[in-house]
Amino acid sequence: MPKIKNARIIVTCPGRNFVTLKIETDQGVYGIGDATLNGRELAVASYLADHVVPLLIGRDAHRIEDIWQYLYKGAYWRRGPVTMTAIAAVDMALWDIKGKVAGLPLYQLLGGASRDGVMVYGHANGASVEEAVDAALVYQSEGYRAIRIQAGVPGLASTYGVSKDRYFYEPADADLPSENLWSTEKYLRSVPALFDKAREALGWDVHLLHDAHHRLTPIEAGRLGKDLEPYRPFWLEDAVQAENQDSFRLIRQHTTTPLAVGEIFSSIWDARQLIEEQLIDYIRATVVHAGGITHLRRIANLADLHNVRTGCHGATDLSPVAMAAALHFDLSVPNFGVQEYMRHTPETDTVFPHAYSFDRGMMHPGDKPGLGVEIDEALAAQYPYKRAYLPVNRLEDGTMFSW
Ligand SMILES: O=C(O)[C@@H](O)[C@@H](O)[C@H](O)[C@H](O)CO
Ligand SMILES: [Mg+2]
Repeated sequence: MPKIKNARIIVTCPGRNFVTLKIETDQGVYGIGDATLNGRELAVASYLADHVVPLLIGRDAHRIEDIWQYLYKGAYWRRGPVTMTAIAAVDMALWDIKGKVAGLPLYQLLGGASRDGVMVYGHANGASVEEAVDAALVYQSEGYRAIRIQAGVPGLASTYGVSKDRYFYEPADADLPSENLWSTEKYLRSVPALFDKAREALGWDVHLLHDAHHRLTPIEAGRLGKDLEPYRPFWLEDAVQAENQDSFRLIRQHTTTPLAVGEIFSSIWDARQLIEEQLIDYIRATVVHAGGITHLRRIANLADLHNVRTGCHGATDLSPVAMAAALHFDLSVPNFGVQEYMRHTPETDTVFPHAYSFDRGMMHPGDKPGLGVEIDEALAAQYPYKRAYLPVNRLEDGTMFSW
């Protein structure tokens, strides 16, 4: 059996920061895992280097579950984004090793393919409704079957999800947090018009998604969900901040618009009530922030019992290593819904060569053993860490709010 002889943390910044764990075994086989936590990258790098790596040396790399339990229960201070992102990186790297030793792509170890390909959604956005719809038409022309659509809000200088670039949306844009201003009233007035124009231009054979990014109250979410019902959204994401899982009952009382939540969840406990009471339709937890393949499978299995499907987060701040692992998971999981796919920049793709591919709205992880992704360490070293924070958000009267 392959014993862990070394583990290293590689921090690189090809346009944005990524943290990668590389576990090496005494048989020469190595595996990699994404450990990127946007805006808090060095916290995870230190958690791994200073507190986890010493515990891995000498262990049997095949004992993925035992190592997962050891790092989860053995930490005493359980859960949270830093801990679960670190555990996720170890988990991904160990599944990568297991696939390489078995000579099988990861999805084959997870039960094999449950579908021919993975439906992904792209991010159409624009400063105006017209610009956003034009961007959506480009995605539709490229064969995307699902498109997230976000537009600027009249009267607000900036709005979540609207970037200067059509494809590459990177919110961690400054050495110290940039401050945005927000008005829910102005936002709520603008979204129905966006969907009306989008349906008029794109028709009904494409799924339209929208992200409210944690900013509404439950009754405001009910109002927006109801206003959007005529346009049949695929989902309304992060309608409210999700610490209070009970609050989704109020949204459900007012609208049939499907709800998605969970990209900031780090364990099954953040979603248990939402899933068991069917308060949501899609769970967005990811392989990199929710404990890796091992834990995400548990979340998906619970979701499967309650008619909830997966819709994993896949923004640019999840590295190609996470995207590769997610696509293996997506190809196999029975209750798959959709996978977010925010393209990485060419610089990032060069640092992380990968086997996964995109073709007319569908992706496939490829059939290389393990995850099918590498990190070019020499190239990674040319992009030193550059501190960057996510923005913060205030109401127009200055009150601190959710970004
Ligand atoms: O749904 C999404 O992709 C967003 O919520 C993300 O862009 C999110 O804002 C970033 O991943 C935060 O780092
Ligand atoms: Mg989101």
